Amino acid sequence: MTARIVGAGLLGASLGLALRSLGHDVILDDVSPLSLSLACGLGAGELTRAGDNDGEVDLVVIATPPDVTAEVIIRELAAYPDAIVTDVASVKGRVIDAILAAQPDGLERFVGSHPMAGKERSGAPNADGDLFTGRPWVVVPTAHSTRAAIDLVMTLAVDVGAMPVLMEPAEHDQAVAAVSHVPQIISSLLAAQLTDVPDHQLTLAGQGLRDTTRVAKSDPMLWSSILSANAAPVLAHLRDVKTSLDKVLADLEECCEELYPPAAIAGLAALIESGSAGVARIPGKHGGAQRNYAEIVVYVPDRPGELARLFADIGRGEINIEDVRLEHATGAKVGLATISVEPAVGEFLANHLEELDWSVVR
Ligand SMILES: NC(=O)c1ccc[n+]([C@@H]2O[C@H](COP(=O)([O-])OP(=O)(O)OC[C@H]3O[C@@H](n4cnc5c(N)ncnc54)[C@H](O)[C@@H]3O)[C@@H](O)[C@H]2O)c1
Ligand SMILES: O=C(O)C(=O)C[C@]1(C(=O)O)C=C[C@@H](O)C=C1
Repeated sequence: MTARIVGAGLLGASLGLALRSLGHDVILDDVSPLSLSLACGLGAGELTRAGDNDGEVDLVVIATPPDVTAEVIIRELAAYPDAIVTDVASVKGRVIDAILAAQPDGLERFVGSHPMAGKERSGAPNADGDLFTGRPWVVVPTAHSTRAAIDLVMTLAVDVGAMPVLMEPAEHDQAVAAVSHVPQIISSLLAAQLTDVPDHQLTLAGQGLRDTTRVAKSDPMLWSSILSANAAPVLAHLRDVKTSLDKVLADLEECCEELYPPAAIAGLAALIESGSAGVARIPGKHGGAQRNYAEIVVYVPDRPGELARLFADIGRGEINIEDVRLEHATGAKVGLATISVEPAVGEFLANHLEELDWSVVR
């Protein structure tokens, strides 16, 4: 297959790398000559100008920011009359509405899509050919899309290791408001408060803060485009967050007036409990049920080769590592490795490592 990818940034270049590793031909295009040559240089595809290779393209994938996606789709449907056209924009309703309103020729060859895979860093330098592995890839046909077009986009998702999920535009936009767009806003709000915290207080920051602020490093241009295009569903969710936040404020105000006021304490406990219930509902990494693992925390000296030695020692015990998290204590010559394993082998791993002179946090 020959795929043409318009927008050679994080998503476009990642898809280019994934398709090329499967042996497909990939032609890249981008308004930015620099982004284009960077993505080509990284091996994500070949360089071309729009209009070349007419008739040779089977699939066009638009990976531009949402605000320009509809116009690029309409242009590409006309320029590549034999190709199926899809996009990867994070918002579907507004993009699809704009295309339907324009009624372009070839509408039946268009199917919207959205891989639920990404990073907090944009641009081709952050591209990764394995980005889509195990991730849901939402496929959003219109009433005009042909079966062949839908099938090709589903096959694209499967080929790059993702799991296709068919959805209507409105349901997609509501879902991503809850699982992606509101989390981005909350993370940004949280991290923005840190700009006024004195440096010496920030040195106390631990993993909790890092876990809740990773996506706050995202691209402001891309995210203002995403949030404005999905404003109504995001607003609805954010209003619910505001109601909950107002309740927390009221409970805390009561705690300022009185020591341990029962109703306020119960309110705060209920908040933490409902947060826990929400987390338990997040499916596991590859879309399956969430797995509960035993976590063994080990001190790792800050020296070259220590982590490799730890993994080798765990392997020697024939224990399969399910997940790993690393943390560096500020100013300390030691790190903490949290090793997740099947619950049944947790205690065995802790004992095994202690026998090999590792310090395990009990
Ligand atoms: N970043 C993520 O985590 C993520 C995940 C899933 C989907 N998406 C969606 O993928 C799309 C691309 O996001 P990204 O993170 O790759 O952004 P990016 O900024 O890394 O890449 C976008 C590229 O599009 C190019 N571009 C802009 N306007 C163009 C135009 N009119 N014609 C041709 N090229 C144009 C830019 O020069 C840039 O190289 C967006 O619609 C985004 O909503 C992003
Ligand atoms: O993991 C991240 O860094 C992401 O931001 C990825 C993420 C998400 O929120 O899940 C962000 C936006 C996209 O539309 C899809 C995926």
